[in-house]
Amino acid sequence: MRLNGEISSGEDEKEKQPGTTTFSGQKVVVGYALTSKKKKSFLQPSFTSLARNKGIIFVAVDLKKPLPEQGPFDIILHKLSGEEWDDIIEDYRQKHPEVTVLDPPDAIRHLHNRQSMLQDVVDLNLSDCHGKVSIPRQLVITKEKDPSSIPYEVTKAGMKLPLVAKPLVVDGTAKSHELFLAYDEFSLSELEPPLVLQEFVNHGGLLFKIYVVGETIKVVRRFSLPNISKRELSKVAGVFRFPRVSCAAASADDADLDPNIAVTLHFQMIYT
Ligand SMILES: Nc1ncnc2c1ncn2[C@@H]1O[C@H](COP(=O)(O)OP(=O)(O)OP(=O)(O)O)[C@@H](O)[C@H]1O
Ligand SMILES: O=P(O)(O)O[C@H]1[C@H](O)[C@H](O)[C@H](OP(=O)(O)O)[C@@H](OP(=O)(O)O)[C@@H]1O
Repeated sequence: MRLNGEISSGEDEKEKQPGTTTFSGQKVVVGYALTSKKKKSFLQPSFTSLARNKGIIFVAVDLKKPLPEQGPFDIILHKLSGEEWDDIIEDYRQKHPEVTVLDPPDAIRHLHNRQSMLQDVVDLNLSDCHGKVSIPRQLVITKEKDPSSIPYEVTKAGMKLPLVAKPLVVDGTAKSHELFLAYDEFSLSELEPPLVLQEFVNHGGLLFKIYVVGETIKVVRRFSLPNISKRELSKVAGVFRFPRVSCAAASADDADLDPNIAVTLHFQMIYT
């Protein structure tokens, strides 16, 4: 069974959005393969009961049993890392073309790397009289590089301080979200490659997260790192780990947006 849009249960016809299909009463079974952390943060009881009211049932995939012996599923929703799992899900996808796999490993592989994940934004080459869409200047430090060579690489690349240092690999682990702010290049030799180093972009301490599922787009505002002045940069040295400043708890949806920030944001959208 293939789904071509958001399921609605029918009773909220007045909120019918383009691209939705009226739920015909047929149950949709979603097999999920998630880490316990992700299951806890994503499959909240309020969400699963809302889904159930719309005829969408979430069933845990038993990772100790062969996937083909489970189900039947209409959708497989997964976010597990590792080649072994990729092979399992890819093999299942080939044998069950009637099941929607979210997402096919090949379709999301580039998102597990902080360099390749932004390449799509670069390739958009979006720029017009209203502004442009771009990414920060960045430098990849591969795992083969000796950390002591990072300062030289940064200087050679002409990267402007401060820099945000991020693990190159994004695999859903807490470690893949350990970010650092470097006020000088020498302290970067304390970090562990593989890394991606991005020039810090002042953005008024506010960012927009855009979620896209099919035709549905949701934009939320989140607090972010404050601007760093040249004066602060001249007075501070070292590399500092910072917390997940823009997580869901840092919602700025109700914040009074400084008009100046709105103007700045209007002219340059930067994806990090
Ligand atoms: N180049 C940059 N310039 C300024 N701030 C940045 C830059 N890159 C990241 N940040 C800040 O660090 C935060 C986290 O960055 P990023 O989204 O790349 O990491 P992440 O671990 O994927 O975050 P999450 O998964 O929690 O959204 C951003 O919300 C922003 O506040
Ligand atoms: O701001 P949100 O909550 O959307 O940030 C998400 C982020 O977009 C990713 O979905 C993270 O998932 P992983 O990359 O798999 O870690 C989420 O991390 P988690 O630790 O909460 O699952 C962020 O919350």
